Amino acid sequence: MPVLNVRGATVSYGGRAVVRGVDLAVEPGEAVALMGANGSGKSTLIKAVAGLVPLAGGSIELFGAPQKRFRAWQRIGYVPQRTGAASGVPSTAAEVVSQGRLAHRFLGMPPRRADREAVPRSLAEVGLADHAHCSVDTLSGGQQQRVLIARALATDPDLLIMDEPTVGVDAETQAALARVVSDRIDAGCAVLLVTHELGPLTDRLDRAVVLADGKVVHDGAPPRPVGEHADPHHEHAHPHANGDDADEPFWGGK
Ligand SMILES: Nc1ncnc2c1ncn2[C@@H]1O[C@H](COP(=O)(O)OP(=O)(O)OP(=O)(O)O)[C@@H](O)[C@H]1O
Repeated sequence: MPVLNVRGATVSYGGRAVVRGVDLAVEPGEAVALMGANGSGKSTLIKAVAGLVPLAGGSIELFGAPQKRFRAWQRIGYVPQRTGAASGVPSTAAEVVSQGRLAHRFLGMPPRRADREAVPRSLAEVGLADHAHCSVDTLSGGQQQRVLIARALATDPDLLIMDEPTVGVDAETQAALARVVSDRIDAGCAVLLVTHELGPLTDRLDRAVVLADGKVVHDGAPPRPVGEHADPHHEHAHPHANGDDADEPFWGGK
């Protein structure tokens, strides 16, 4: 049974369909890249999977349950496209990461030991153990992105959905993140990764699904990196990156 099964999904904004009849299945433990040009509908599709935008047509099943009846949201870790982790309300990195445990907790109950332990462990995984008590609005853009990744890891998900998680993150830190995600794949977690480039996770990807103008135009072997992009140290200006927030190159995680 797939952990995610999208059938004929259509999503419209103001009457304009930007995701048009997409089929996408992810099996347990499978790692799938979702690729395509800017505006091809990648983020919109995974927002629909996360229940953040409604479907205009088609269906989504999560772990075998129709999305409307699905309740086990703690099984899904979601890293949204870069917006910064700072919400305007001052929160520490640990507070943001602890949000990742909310779906595990019974309403009104204090955090249990597993909830408390997940927070420092996840911050350590992304190399921010020393920043737990820093207000996120004092962190760099790349560090804020890592806080969002830690929040998703803290859920101990069976499906990790990440929307361009390493934009604005330097190459060495990207490699460290790839190791963290690889460990989760080894442990049986499925991954759906929106990306423009196959970076250090390339070898772990089972499939790539490519969207063009809201439709699937490829579902199969990941494309091999070619030319300059094959060089992990190539200079690259990404449309979402501000260019000012490459992090310190050392990742203190495992
Ligand atoms: N909230 C919104 N309201 C109206 N239109 C939107 C909204 N969000 C996205 N769109 C439009 O939907 C289309 C698909 O956008 P989407 O963000 O899903 O693409 P994407 O493939 O993720 O692009 P990118 O690679 O730039 O992140 C684009 O034309 C975009 O302008």
